[in-house]
Amino acid sequence: MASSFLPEQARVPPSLQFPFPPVTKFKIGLCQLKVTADKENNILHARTALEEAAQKGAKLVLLPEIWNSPYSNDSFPVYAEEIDAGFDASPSTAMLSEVARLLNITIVGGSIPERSGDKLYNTCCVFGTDGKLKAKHRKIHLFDIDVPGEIIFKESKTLTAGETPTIVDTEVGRIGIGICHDIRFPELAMLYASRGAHLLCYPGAFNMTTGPFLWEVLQRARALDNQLYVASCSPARDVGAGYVAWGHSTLVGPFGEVLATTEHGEAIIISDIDYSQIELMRKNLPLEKQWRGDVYQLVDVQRLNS
Ligand SMILES: O=C(O)CCC(=O)C(=O)O
Repeated sequence: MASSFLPEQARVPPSLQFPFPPVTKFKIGLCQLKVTADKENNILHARTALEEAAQKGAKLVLLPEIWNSPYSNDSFPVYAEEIDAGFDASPSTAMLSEVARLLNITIVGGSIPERSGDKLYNTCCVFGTDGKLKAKHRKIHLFDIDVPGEIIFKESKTLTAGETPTIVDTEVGRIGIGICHDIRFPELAMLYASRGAHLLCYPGAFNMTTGPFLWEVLQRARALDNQLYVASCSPARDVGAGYVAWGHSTLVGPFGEVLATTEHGEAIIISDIDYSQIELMRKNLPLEKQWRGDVYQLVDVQRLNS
């Protein structure tokens, strides 16, 4: 029996809910794109990829982390867009909105540098089939790394961390959003699972140091821990870039199995999602019932404060 030291609404058992989504079987598209210094070209290129994915049957399409700008602290302020100021101030999100509406697809729009007042964020926008912005996720865990001789990168030099977990109901299920380094923090994924997520989407640009060891295993772990689908989307690798992305965009199922993946070049992955596999997994192995809330608990701070 769960102890009562936390208010009921703040306790987070795993995989508590399974809300019935409007669609349970559909195709997802993961667009692993080459990113250049030419923003206009990046936007056009992403548009073409979204169109190709939709044409191949994808109802949900995911873009990479920072797809309209080089991934660098020098570039973030230059390429940043004021998303809240409307589409005139944000050509990247204007394109996403238009394409979502015209092609009748849901878009998890990777991420772009966002300017808000005097702050910059690494931000993912989710657009529904009506072209409306359904959610905006600002990367919560900034990526600061210093491995001597291998990689030094400090997002915190220019970016501000987001403060809010983002879970969104779409026509293709309830989706929890994280950006790249957010995937390392299992509590965020558990929180989404406890709020009924079917799928976690992580636009991400892992690198040549941590990518080979961790990118896939982190996705499989988040899927296994929470018995749900996990999708990731990376930029294609550019060995001449200041930050070299690992690539390997991937879809993982609720058994922790890799359903689709790719190497490091440009690619559009189309793969099937079937949410009945989540129900099956949870029926076969009911972690929710085995969970020991009397021994450990995770607090949903938003619920606690609401
Ligand atoms: O966590 C890692 O190892 C990589 C994270 C990353 O590349 C990012 O957050 O952009």
